[in-house]
Amino acid sequence: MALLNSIRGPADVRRMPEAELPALAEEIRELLVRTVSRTGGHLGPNLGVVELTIALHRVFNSPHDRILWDTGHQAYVHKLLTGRVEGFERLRQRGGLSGYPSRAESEHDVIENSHASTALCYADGLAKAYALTGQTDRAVVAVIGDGALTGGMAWEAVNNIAAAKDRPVIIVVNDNGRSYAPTVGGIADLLSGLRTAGPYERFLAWGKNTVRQTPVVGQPVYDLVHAVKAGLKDLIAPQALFSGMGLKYLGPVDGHDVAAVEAALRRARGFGGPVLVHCVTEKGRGWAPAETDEQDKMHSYRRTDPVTGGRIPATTPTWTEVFGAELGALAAERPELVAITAAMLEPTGLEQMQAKFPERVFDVGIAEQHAVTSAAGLAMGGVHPVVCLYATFLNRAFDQLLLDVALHSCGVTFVLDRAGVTGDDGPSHNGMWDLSILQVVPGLRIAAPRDAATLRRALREAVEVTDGPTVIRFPKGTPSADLAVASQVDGLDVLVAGEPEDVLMVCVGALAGLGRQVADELAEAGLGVTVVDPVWVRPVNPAIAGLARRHRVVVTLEDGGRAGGVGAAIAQELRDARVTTPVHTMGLPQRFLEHGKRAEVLADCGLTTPEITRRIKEVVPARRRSR
Ligand SMILES: Cc1ncc(C[n+]2csc(CCOP(=O)(O)OP(=O)(O)O)c2C)c(N)n1
Ligand SMILES: CC(=O)[C@@H](O)[C@H](O)COP(=O)(O)O
Ligand SMILES: [Mg+2]
Repeated sequence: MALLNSIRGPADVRRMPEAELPALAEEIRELLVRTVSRTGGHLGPNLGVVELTIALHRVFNSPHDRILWDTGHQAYVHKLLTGRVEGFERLRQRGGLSGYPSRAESEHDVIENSHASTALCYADGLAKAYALTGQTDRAVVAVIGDGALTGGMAWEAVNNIAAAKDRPVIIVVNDNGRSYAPTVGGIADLLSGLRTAGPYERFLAWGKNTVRQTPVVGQPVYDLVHAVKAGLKDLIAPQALFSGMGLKYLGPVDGHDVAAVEAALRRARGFGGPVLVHCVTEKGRGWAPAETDEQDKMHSYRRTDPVTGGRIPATTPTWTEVFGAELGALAAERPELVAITAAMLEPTGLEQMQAKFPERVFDVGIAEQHAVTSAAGLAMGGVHPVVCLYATFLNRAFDQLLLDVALHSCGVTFVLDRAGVTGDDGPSHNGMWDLSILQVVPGLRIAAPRDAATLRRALREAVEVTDGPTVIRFPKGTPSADLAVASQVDGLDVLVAGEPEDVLMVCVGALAGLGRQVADELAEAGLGVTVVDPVWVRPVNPAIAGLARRHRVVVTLEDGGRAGGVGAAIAQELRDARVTTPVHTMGLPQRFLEHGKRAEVLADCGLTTPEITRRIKEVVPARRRSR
């Protein structure tokens, strides 16, 4: 790794002789495969941008020039070229490098938010600021994937960037034709048309010049070739979409040819206005197991069977797999069910339904806002949509849920995977806001299953609801074994009946298992703990008030933000019911949580058996004196 180790920053990349760049790329790929196969992370996306990133840092002078990465999962090479070779081995580890750009790590990093389709908006803002403050010598470059380009925010930005002819913004489209799966929709077709037009255009240019110079027959043949080109204008019309808006289009460029990318970027830089450089790359490039991975080109690294090269199935079904299997069964029973994904069909468990009923599964691209409002349209049309998102990405479509789905009392079911702490992908990927923001949506019901059995049950109950939105949320990973139910009280599952009735623990979702463990610990200390799980956490089950009256303290436990969460809603309900039993809510703090393993982050937030036990002991009021 001699070349890579010689790089302390972009200046060293710019000084490196062109002849050494292929070897540098080789060293980078070797380090990516060796590291990410141990730490996990986005191997395919980063293998695909090695040459592109080298070229970017040879043409632009970061951090004076700003290089923005959309989504940021493909910024490992950027990190290696900006002085972070040392420490790279602790990628995505707690206290180590983030898997996304991080301003705390480097002045070369700008966007920490891992939500897609934002980079062009930042670029528009930065360019305006530089124009207003006279920093017009600073280039603004935004790298956006073809998948992220299907997000609405990207086009809101293009609309503004293209309008300012004298305000340079360089948009670099990293077009590998895929999000996880092949990118869908008209934008994918547009880019594909441009990819095709490139060689065709070059051939025509060669043909025109060569033919025209041929004596006698040259001109008539040239006229014929020209007519052919004019007749095939639809092959080059895609460029018109950009140029028609005032956005200069350069490309398509081979994104693995450093010299070609450099040349295009220098042209773009010299243009002095809004320009789009269309780079064609290959996701997973340079490592056969990723290149041949038909599922997602190792978007996220996973171990593969050394013999078959295929993925190694999990021994215990994950939350996602439990959901996918149940939805597949439900879809066979209920023809009115349809499913919507925002470019994450496999990650949200829709393969089974896709395989059985492909016409009833819609991949809308990375377009959560469209996904939600189109679901309202689907519901109004008489079908029952199941919108499958990662919990954190629902944030982006809150208005659509509130005023397109709930306002119209549409029967739409939202399945939020990766709810609660996800950990590895850092602050913007934790699904820790849904339980709070959804509390304000009139008519909306929320279920937080604690295990596979309650997930199946809640899903079946949710798709029965046709007069408003239902939400089912579950965490990353694998559910515990199904928890036994001691009894039921008006729809409340009583997991442990406390004797005496000292503490009432209302557990939300997967943390019910933790509640059981805490009850055992407190029993050792002579405290009787009743553990209940409502499964449907909104609206608040009124039976909680009755139980609360009989206990000395109520403790709520949720894998979501404490602020405005389920615990806060329960406390409000008890106040309204004039229940005086004190309530202590336990959940995630109101701060952004740094990356680490899920268990590590939960422990940092005090959500462990010992810590919860300790805190409850502190808040249990003394026993009332018997009269
Ligand atoms: C708003 C949002 N929705 C979904 C995701 C999940 N996600 C992360 S990367 C990715 C695919 C990105 O595709 P592309 O932009 O083409 O980048 P590539 O991985 O191909 O380099 C998706 C859907 C996200 N990060 N943000
Ligand atoms: C950037 C990206 O792809 C994220 O959506 C994230 O990587 C998902 O990670 P998991 O699917 O492993 O939770
Ligand atoms: Mg892509």
